[in-house]
Amino acid sequence: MLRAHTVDQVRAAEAALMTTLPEGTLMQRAAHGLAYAVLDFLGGRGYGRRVLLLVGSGDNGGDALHAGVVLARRGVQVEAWLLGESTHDALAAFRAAGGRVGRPRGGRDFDVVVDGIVGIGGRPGLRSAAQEALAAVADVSVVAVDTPSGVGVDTGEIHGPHVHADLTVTFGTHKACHLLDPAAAASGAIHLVDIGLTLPPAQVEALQAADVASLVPRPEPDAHKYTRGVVGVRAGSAAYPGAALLSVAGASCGLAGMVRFVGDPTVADRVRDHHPEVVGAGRVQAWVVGSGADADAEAMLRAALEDDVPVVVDADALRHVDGPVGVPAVLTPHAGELAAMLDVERSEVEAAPLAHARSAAREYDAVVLLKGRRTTIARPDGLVRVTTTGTPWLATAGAGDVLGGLIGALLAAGLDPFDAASVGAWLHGAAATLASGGGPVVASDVATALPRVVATLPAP
Ligand SMILES: NC(=O)C1=CN([C@@H]2O[C@H](COP(=O)(O)OP(=O)(O)OC[C@H]3O[C@@H](n4cnc5c(N)ncnc54)[C@H](O)[C@@H]3O)[C@@H](O)[C@H]2O)[C@@H](O)CC1
Ligand SMILES: [K+]
Repeated sequence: MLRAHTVDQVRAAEAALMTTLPEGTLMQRAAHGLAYAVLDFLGGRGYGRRVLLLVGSGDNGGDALHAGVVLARRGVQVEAWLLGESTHDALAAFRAAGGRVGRPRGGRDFDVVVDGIVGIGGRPGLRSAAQEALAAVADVSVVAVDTPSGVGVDTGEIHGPHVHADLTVTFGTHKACHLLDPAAAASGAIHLVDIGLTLPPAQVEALQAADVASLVPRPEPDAHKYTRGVVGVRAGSAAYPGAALLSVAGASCGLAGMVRFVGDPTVADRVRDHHPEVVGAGRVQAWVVGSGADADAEAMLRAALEDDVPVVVDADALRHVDGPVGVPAVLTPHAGELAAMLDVERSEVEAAPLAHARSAAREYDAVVLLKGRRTTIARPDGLVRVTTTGTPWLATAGAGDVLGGLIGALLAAGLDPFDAASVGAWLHGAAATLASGGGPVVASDVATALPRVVATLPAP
């Protein structure tokens, strides 16, 4: 599991560890990790390379200067542009190692800029000196120290100017800004340096392949179709029959023992033509409701809720949820649908996906899966999982219908709503990447690739 901790959690863990170590040890660990990550970024060769450090007045700038010492000793020409008061202990060592301090001479081209402006102590936004410095090196690759300066570290939100990093080297643990958009998009690749912190449970996490492998339902040796769970799909309409086919395609990934379809008779005929293994009405362990349901969405949702089993509520059915759902549930809105549910603007949801997913999970007493580049899954108690699999090619019609069906299959197989939603989103993203192979995909390709993704998970 990849975990992101809050600034307060990191500071407490750092304070506890520092009492057991000689002064400066933690910063040296951070700075060495940073220096070697910068060398890697430079292709492993230091000699003759030029690096500019942007140095703020806090410890983030201190990390940059200490790393500058290590880089200078490896033959890198390092310059430091001080953006605040320069009270850093590291300055003398930096100069002694050959580092140059001052505003860089015009026209100097650097191989890398190291953003040591602010880290976990920074307020969102950048002061004018930092903005001016960044504008002077606008075309140079950036390695951010701990966080891209200017972003909301715990919120993942962006309010004003900030650094766009190619690589962020962070210390001790991830922070929410590395995982959650829009800040994650400004973080680039993330490299975590272990500095030995002992940390409490995290409130933001991201499943990794090994976690998915241990959560994904696998048949017992003596399994039969009913013990593996039956998932029911109520979706589609005369106007949108394809949504039913795709929802069923997701549900038919093989992770549940059986799939039932209940809906418009002409749509049901087409479902059976495409998926001969699908059967009609009967008992289920979970329902998937809403994709392409159009005017039938409300009736479909009411009928599903009568069975008192877990439910995935998608698309048109989301408009008919007006309070706590009353059964274990996964709601799967995109930003526009979530905005309508919370009575806010879509742009507000996109600017703060973490806050809005959490607030909807509380309000509806359900797991809320907010679709996006970094699909964000919130539990009513505030725990969040972010999805790091996927490809931009997954932004394609019907992909959400497949996801809803897949999550329904996982619910029917016995996963709780939070695990079902987060495992489903991970598998869906991985299937899209596999099906894409770097090129375009359509939603049915994603469904087809799901069993291959499950087959290639690491051994649990
Ligand atoms: N806490 C930890 O566990 C560790 C922290 N380390 C480093 O220390 C950093 C935190 O250091 P600090 O607490 O000194 O805080 P920072 O260096 O992140 O930032 C605080 C300083 O920046 C100024 N500032 C705040 N917002 C600003 C803005 N928007 N624009 C310009 N200046 C702004 C403040 O006046 C203050 O001087 C971490 O991000 C990391 O780089 C590491 O050395 C190792 C361990
Ligand atoms: K930074």
